[in-house]
Amino acid sequence: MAGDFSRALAKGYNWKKSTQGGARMLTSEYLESVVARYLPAARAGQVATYIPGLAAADPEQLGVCWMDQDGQVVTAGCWQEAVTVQSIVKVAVFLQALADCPMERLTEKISLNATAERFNSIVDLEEKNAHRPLNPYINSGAIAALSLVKGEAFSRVMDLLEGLTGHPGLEVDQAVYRSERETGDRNRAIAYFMRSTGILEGEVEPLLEDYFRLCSVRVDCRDLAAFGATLADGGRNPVTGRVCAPREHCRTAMAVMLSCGMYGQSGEFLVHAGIPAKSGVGGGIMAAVPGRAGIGVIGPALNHTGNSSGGVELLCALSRELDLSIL
Ligand SMILES: NC(=O)CC[C@H](N)C(=O)O
Repeated sequence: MAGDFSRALAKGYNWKKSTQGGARMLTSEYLESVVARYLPAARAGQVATYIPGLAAADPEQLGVCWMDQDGQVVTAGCWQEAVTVQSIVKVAVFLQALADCPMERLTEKISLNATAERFNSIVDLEEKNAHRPLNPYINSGAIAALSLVKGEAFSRVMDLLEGLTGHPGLEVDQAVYRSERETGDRNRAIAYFMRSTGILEGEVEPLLEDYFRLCSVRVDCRDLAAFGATLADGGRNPVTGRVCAPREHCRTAMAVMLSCGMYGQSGEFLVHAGIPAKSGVGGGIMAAVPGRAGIGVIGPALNHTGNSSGGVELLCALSRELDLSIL
């Protein structure tokens, strides 16, 4: 298989001339063939059930959208299906916290290091790092980052997310939101623990409400690809042209994606794909290829680390075959 693809690559089979005269574009035939190859990997995963609202997702789905720096897209599979953004929103929360809070103060509350524990670990908080969450992409770190957002945290992060995705009017999936809220005791425990240690100041419940609602925003592959492409271009959304975040903050957000974006699989993903990415338990993955493109993937069936099983395989293949690794 690898040989076939090197030959295909050599013939330029998976690229075509851009209609707008800019960079070469992928062909949708190539992208469709990659989705078809990794559907069995998707089927081998399991949808998340710890939030009951996620259990109804279709494990057979796999879709992808590639967006280049001119905003041109190539899509394949069921890319139009939406899932809830879940942990991918933590990147937007972190960017907003970076905008609202000086780095020295932010890192007094949250560090920027990987964890070997699960994303909703409590043990790390008690035992390690002077009670500071290890990074902004685990639940404790994201809740702490959200507490550093000034003013109306929910609407400010939503505005930023709409800018990053170039999708005004993003919607909250009310059923998933209610489900998160009703079954969110672990996140409550994490938040109250953080208040007991002074990491969180102020009211816990409204903060959690905002966190649950942000995790429940519906996005499709194109939204995720635009988010990635915006980070990849230093904060400029390639479709709207709007600058949503400073280049420096995008670099910080992507650096943490590289080391912590894929939970316990981050190291392996760095070796095999070599691009910053962030996953969510809804089955989405948002990836950025600095200076080149954004990639949005959706596949609700997850592997044992909580990442989209088909999505991880598909991204590793794209990186290998298109030479996307930044290393
Ligand atoms: N890994 C995830 O996507 C976690 C987000 C989810 N809403 C939670 O808090 O548990």
